[in-house]
Amino acid sequence: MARSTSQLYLDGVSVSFDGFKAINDLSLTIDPGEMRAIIGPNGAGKTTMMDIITGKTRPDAGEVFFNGVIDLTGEDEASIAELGIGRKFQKPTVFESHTVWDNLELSLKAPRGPFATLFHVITGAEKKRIEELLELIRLGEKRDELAANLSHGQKQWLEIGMLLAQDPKLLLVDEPAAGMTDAETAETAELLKEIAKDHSVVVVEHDMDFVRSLGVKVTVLHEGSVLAEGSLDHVSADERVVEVYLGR
Ligand SMILES: Nc1ncnc2c1ncn2[C@@H]1O[C@H](COP(=O)(O)OP(=O)(O)OP(=O)(O)O)[C@@H](O)[C@H]1O
Repeated sequence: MARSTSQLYLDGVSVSFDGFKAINDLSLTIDPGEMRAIIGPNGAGKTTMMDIITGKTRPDAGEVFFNGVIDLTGEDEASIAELGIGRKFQKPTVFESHTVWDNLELSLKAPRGPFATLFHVITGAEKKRIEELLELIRLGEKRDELAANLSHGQKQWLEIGMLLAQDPKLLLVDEPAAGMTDAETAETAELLKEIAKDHSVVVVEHDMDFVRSLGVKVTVLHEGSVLAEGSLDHVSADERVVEVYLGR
C-alpha cells in the first residue's frame, strides 16, 4: 500500500545492537483503522519494532512514517506520543493509590502544566468521556475502587483506558493477554475489537487462541523481518512459520 494513505509505514528498516541485526530490512504498512496482530518467536524483533515506532530506538536505516507524511525517525518519544501513538507495555502501570476514575481523569488529554492539573475543574464533556471510557473498559462498577484492588486483567483494561483518554490514533499493545484468566482474555479480544472501530491497533501476542479471536491480518516476524503475512489460517499453513514458531 502507498505510504501517503497509510497510518503507519515502515520500509527497509534496520537496526543493529553490537553488530547483531535485531531488525533487518523490515517493511510493514498499517492502514488507518486497521488492527494487526504481530507474532513471532522470542527475539524476532517485536519489541524492538515497537521501540523504533515510539522513538525509543533510532533505526540505522529505513523509513518510518506516521499518517503518511510524518517522519518518525526525526521525532523524540514525547513528540511521538503527542502525535497520537500510544503504547501499552506488558506490565500494567496504573496509579495504584488512586481510584479507577482518578486514573482516567489524570490521563485526559488537556492543556495542563502542573498548575493547570492541580486547579483543573473537570468539565461536563470530560466527565462524559470518562463515563464512556469506563463502560468501554468494563470498569463502570469499579469507578471508586483503588486501582491497587483491581485484578491483573482489570489493571490492563484500566491502562488501555488511560491510553485512550489521550486520544491516540494508533495504539501499540504488547501481550495484553499475558497473565490473564481465560474469561479476561476473551473479554480483552472484544475490547480491542471495539477500540479498533475508531483507532488503528497493533497487537503483539503469543497466545494463538487470542490472536484467532481477534480475526485480523497477522504479520509473522522472524530474525527482524517479515516472514509471512495474511490471515492466521494462511500463515499457520506456511511451513516456514510452523518451523520457526508455531510448531514449537
Ligand atoms: N538494547 C539492546 N541491546 C542489545 N541487544 C538487544 C537490545 N534490544 C534487543 N536486543 C536483541 O535484539 C533481538 C530482538 O529482541 P526483541 O526484544 O525485539 O524480540 P521480541 O520479538 O520482542 O522477543 P520476545 O517475544 O521475547 O519479547 C534479541 O536477540 C535481543 O536480545
